[in-house]
Amino acid sequence: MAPQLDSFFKQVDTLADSFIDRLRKAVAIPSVSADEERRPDVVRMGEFLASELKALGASVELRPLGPQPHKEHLELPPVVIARYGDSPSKRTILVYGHYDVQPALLEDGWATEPFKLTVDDKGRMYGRGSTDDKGPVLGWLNAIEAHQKARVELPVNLLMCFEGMEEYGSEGLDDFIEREARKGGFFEAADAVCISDNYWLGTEKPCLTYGLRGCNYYSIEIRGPAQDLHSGVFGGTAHEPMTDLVRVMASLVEPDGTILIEGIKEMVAPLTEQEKALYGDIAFTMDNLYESLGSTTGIYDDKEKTLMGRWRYPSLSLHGIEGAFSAPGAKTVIPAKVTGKFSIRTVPDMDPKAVDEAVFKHIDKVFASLKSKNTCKASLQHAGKWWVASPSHWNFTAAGKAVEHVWGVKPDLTREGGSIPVTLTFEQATGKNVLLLPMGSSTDAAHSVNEKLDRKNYVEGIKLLGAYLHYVAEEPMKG
Ligand SMILES: C[C@H](N)C(=O)N[C@@H](Cc1c[nH]cn1)C(=O)O
Ligand SMILES: [Zn+2]
Ligand SMILES: [Zn+2]
Repeated sequence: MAPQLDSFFKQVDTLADSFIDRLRKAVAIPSVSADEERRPDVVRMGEFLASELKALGASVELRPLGPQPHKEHLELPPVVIARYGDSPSKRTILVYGHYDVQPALLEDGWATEPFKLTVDDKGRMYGRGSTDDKGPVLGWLNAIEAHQKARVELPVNLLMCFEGMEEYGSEGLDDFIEREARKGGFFEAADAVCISDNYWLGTEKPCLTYGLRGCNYYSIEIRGPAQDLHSGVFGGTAHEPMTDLVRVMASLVEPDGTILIEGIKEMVAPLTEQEKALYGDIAFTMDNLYESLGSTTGIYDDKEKTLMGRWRYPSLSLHGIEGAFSAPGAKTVIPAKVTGKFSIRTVPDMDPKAVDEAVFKHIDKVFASLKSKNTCKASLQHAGKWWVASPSHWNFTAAGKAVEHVWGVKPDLTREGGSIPVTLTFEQATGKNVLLLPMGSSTDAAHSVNEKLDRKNYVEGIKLLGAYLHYVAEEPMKG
């Protein structure tokens, strides 16, 4: 395998600039799934991927998912599914990624245009989607191209599934995966699944990830007057939706992160001595946290508690208020209707439905205690369950060998604080092992301003994805 991998690696280095160009084209498409106006761009991004895959000789389909739930006037973007290689003597690996991105505006505080890939003198490639998840998705395409140009045969059959709604709760995808994993479906032949859509814990050490938190995302709508009001004329005469909302939102969580909703704490699996012992060995320091925070405002002073806070305990984050005055200046308005957004990252053994019940009961109780004449309606926007797998499977063994080959170190086994809702669906529907194999580092600022992917992580990451396919082809089949 070594000479083949060497030729492949050499081609990746030779083609690195053209791979960066491919990422530049992808970042230039503002495929923001949460923004209705951007839906044509999300579709265009799916079409871009499909045409790149076709040019590489893959057989590709754009599968429609139908109208978007609760927004029936909008079509969901298509799932791009592709097959590269169909040899019965080879193992089949199913890879998943997403081609949609989080919203991004220059005025949010970006130092460069968010949808223009900008590479600085340290090789940091800034742009929305660079690390989440366009870089890793293109990593698979680049690995195919470098194999072709190096005249090295891909040692596995590759099935690809790239969706355009991950950042909006993967609407419509669960049913699609369940259908296609059945007999005769597109995913039936998969022997294992690999997802590259999370991040290293720090900036130096690669990792393999075997767990994710889930995410229940809620909104609280409070309305009263028929339209926005002058606060001088009406302040002191009417119940104000914003005043109610900040009280309700503040009742959800303490400044130290403690969730104040009754019953949530009791749903969390107790920490065992065996699990506790795992955290000490993980290559992570408080400085890693401070570097990625860009500040020293961590809740805990020690590494173990910080890792547990990210991986194995739930968290509740307040995200924003739609309808509130947020522009610069001093507008003296009373907003008539405001919608607060928050989410809860869930962990074993939390049942998403039981979390909903506890949340709605809490909000009703707190709102009632305000004795406001406004109306309050809380709803779930989307939910995805947590996932924890066994990292002792051959899929992980192969990935570990590939990491050692490319990066020269044994990877850490980590869990992830973020969520990829379909991971559990892939595991349950295919009955196969799922591995998370991250490309980007902890300082990439996914979802934030100035998202980036380092050139080194991209180029070595492409080598890693290719090397993984070689090692996975060689692992003895044990399950
Ligand atoms: C980890 C992954 N790259 C990611 O960013 N996932 C999102 C998924 C999500 C859930 N609700 C909305 N988006 C995340 O963890 O926020
Ligand atoms: Zn994301
Ligand atoms: Zn992602």
